[in-house]
Amino acid sequence: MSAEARAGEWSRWDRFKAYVEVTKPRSVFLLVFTSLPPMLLAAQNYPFSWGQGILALWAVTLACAGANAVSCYVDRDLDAAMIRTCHRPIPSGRIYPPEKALYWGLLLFFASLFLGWQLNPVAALCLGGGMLGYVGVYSLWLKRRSAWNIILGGLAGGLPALFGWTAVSGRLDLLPLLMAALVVLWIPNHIWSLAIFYREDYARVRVPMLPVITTLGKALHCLLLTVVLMVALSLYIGYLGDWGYIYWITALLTGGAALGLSVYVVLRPSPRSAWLLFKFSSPYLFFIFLAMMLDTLCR
Ligand code: HEM
Ligand SMILES: CC(C)=CCC/C(C)=C/CC/C(C)=C/COP(=O)(O)OP(=O)(O)O
Repeated sequence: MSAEARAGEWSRWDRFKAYVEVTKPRSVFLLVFTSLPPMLLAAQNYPFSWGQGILALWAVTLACAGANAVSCYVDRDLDAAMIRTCHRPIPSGRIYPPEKALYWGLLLFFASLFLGWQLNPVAALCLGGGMLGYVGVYSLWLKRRSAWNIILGGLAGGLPALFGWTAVSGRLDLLPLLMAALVVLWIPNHIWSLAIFYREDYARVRVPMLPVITTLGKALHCLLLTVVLMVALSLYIGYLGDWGYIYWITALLTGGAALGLSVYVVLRPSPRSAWLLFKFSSPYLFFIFLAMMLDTLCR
């Protein structure tokens, strides 16, 4: 049954939930969480008020939610065709016509830009760059064309972390840039592990994720390389940021687990081991940034 035909069968509560679901809330949570440690770190070096912090949190939340909703509109044809995404709000008809998701996303995004501008121009630029990078560079330009889509398109993923710092400081500095780079280096293992699990799904809709267009072995070696670089950068950030025991113990334990799991997937490649690596990827990033936050608060 078409999305149009099903549009009438959803309750008001279903539709409300759909407008939340279309923002991909789980990813928004982690994206926003990566902005917290840089924000708290900047607050120790620049004038900061809790009102500013709350404004910044709202701004980055609305920006990521808006970008995700616009991306769901852009990818509505892919989402309808992929097994993994066919039950999402637009293909399922819970948001109909699809343009409502576009307008919803743009509303959230421009609201975030207004809030970001109240903080400072650099912070607003980070939010604008995030939408441009994710929706423009990734969803519209590279996702369907290049196996390196998540490398260039993934830069947007580091912008919430950079926003956290600039929202307070109004400027760019090396440490927050490296914290943002850690998120960007985390993305390949996050998505390529998932793309291995859903390889046929991506192949059927002709999205050239690296594990789809090259051999599994080559994709896994590229994945392992990015994990080695990610763990190395996490250790350098520990040195440069002069973080304490909380960070170092967390970085070594989670980094060791990430490396071990990645080597395991390379040695024993299977949909199950790839899925395990994907499901581990978000907790890895969460605990690394949580350790940064706790260390900062303990200073
Ligand atoms: C170009 C960059 C990225 C791509 C292509 C990507 C892709 C994906 C995909 C395909 C999923 C599965 C969604 C589903 O099936 O419902 C996912 C889940 C997720 N993504 Fe990403 N992602 C990217 C960047 C990020 C970033 C930067 C973050 C946060 C810092 C993030 C956080 C999450 C979270 C928390 C989930 C849910 C994980 C779970 O269910 O265990 N993603 N991502
Ligand atoms: C500051 C700012 C606005 C930054 C933007 C950060 C951002 C929203 C990054 C993308 C995160 C994400 C969940 C991508 C999904 O990729 P996908 O669309 O390929 O996933 P799908 O196949 O599940 O739809």
